[in-house]
Amino acid sequence: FLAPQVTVSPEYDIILAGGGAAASIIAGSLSAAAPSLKILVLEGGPTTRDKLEHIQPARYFSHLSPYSTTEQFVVSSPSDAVAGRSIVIPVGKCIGGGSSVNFMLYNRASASDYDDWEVEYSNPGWGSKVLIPLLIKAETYEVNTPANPSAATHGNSGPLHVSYGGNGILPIAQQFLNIGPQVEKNRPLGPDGNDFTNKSINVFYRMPKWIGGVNGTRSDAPHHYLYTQQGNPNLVVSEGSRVTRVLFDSTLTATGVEFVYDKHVFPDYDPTPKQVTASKLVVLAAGAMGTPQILERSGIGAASILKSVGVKQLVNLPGVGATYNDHVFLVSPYFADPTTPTFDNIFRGDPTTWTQGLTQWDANRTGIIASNGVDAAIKVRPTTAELAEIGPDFTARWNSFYANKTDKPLLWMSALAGLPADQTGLPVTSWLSGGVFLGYPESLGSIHISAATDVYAPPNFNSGFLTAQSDVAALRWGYKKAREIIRRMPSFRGALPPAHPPFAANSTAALTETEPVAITAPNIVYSAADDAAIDAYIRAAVGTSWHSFGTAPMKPLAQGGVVDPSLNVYGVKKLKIADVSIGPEMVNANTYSTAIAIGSNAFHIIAAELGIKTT
Ligand SMILES: Cc1cc2nc3c(=O)[nH]c(=O)nc-3n(C[C@H](O)[C@H](O)[C@H](O)COP(=O)(O)OP(=O)(O)OC[C@H]3O[C@@H](n4cnc5c(N)ncnc54)[C@H](O)[C@@H]3O)c2cc1C
Repeated sequence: FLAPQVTVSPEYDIILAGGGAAASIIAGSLSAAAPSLKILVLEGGPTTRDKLEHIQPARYFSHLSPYSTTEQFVVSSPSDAVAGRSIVIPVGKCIGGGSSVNFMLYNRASASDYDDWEVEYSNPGWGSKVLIPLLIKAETYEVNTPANPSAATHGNSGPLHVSYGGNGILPIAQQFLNIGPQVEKNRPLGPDGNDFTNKSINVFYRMPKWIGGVNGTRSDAPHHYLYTQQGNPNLVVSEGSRVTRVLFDSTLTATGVEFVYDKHVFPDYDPTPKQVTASKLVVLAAGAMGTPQILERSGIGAASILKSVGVKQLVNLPGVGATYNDHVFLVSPYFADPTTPTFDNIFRGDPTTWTQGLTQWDANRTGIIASNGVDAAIKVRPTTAELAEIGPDFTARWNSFYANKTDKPLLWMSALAGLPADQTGLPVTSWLSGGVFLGYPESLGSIHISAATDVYAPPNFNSGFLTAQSDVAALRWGYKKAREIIRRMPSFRGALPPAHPPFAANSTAALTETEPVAITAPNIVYSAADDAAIDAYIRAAVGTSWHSFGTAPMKPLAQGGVVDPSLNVYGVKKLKIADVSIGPEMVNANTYSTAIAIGSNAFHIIAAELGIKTT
């Protein structure tokens, strides 16, 4: 066997299992605040340091390749709710986790999302009053210029830079911002879709990105929190190191972890499990897919699950892996005028576009390489009249969840400048896609281990997608809304029929238009048969939003909780969880921002317990 590149000592003060978004913030911040603290980060995937595929924003799509070495693909069991399909969910598997491979869409939750965590799930210290200042502190908002001084909820000096990217605004996004407010008369253009207030809802807004405006690079967590501390010999980051389980003594105090060198990252390393001790704390930060699996392999979980795979139970926590959340995403492709510049040449790997783009990026860090191609969006909350359009399948969900919280949008909607998919077999042209994801799907899934010790065994994963009819009703309405705006955009040239509902030829909803209609054209009227066709289409077409969440929730034990507000796992000592698996309820936005909030708050909680001063 080859010797490992990084020497892992027998003992550390703190061990983090997983080196993703939240873990990078926690380890880097602790190292900066207390350089003598001995910290070990065990990350299952490879390093990302200074690698162009992580730094250059436009390369994000490459990580989704089936041959990816930086993402892992978790495959669900087939479900009738999604037309018998298995849903494939990619998750980051590299230092930085999702933050180093994600699409860099900058979206923030609503204040009430975090206030619900605090009040409804009894988690003092996790409301918006605590988390918003941490998010402000984490960012430098380059959109916050003298010309746009109102952005008071944004930061000016944090490590993570946010900008519109270096490529200006693509015409399709500009058309969405122009036409949208004319079609949706009660929804104007707004300065900011992310200020944590009601003012962010029901306004068309230009999309910021987790991309530095000056340096044109991805604002991932490791390059801005972790690698900056690696001059400190007390901080050890071991790549390709998969944690199998947490080790406990007879008092159920966590004493360390067991790990193996990942056979994909280091095929030549000794594959036998290694053990390493943590004198102060073990922190699980393996993400919403990884953390519940480590807990279950460690004997923490539901009795029936552990018994089925032959793991001896240490603590009965039925909430482990029981509430998988994701924002279900519907992407509906339309033809665009072939002369419209889009992101398609990047998605297709067009050599000329890439060569020109890379030359520009090398010269001044601008251009298409410094962008993700997603430049405009809206978070839509329906009016009373629109609730009638959505129909009775959604009424109970609205009344119980949304009605009294006016900052909660139903869905996020965008006209994407391109078709972010494998385009093999499709015409080489410009595409325009309606993109809609639900803010708070009612449907939940689950994830559990299928083997006692084998970290490579695929988990038993049920996505839960569309098991609640309320979600189908909401997406049906979202599909119609997006179509009404898109069919009026100057670049619109008709729908791609196989990727839309099979409306009857004599239906008013039939996909016959090939040119934009007038702004004043009447809206399409859908029959009951059309609605049924849309529902069937949605079930056959939805996919992940890449926002796995909430699989080890921070809730009271009696409500299926796994950790308390100090992030301690119930029933054991010296074991915390700090990643998006702790979310007790979904937030309406892309989840990197919430991972940052969790990582930042976890750092303060851990530092306070260890007597480390923070600013
Ligand atoms: C393809 C994709 C696109 C996305 N796009 C966006 C976007 O545009 N905007 C946005 O806001 N959010 C986006 N997200 C979501 C966001 O990146 C995640 O929510 C965020 O990274 C979660 O942070 P985390 O710390 O909880 O977990 P992660 O960042 O996922 O980190 C978990 C880490 O733990 C490691 N791990 C797992 N199991 C083990 C084990 N047993 N031992 C050791 N290590 C282990 C994993 O390899 C991973 O690196 C996207 C995510 C993906 C995957």
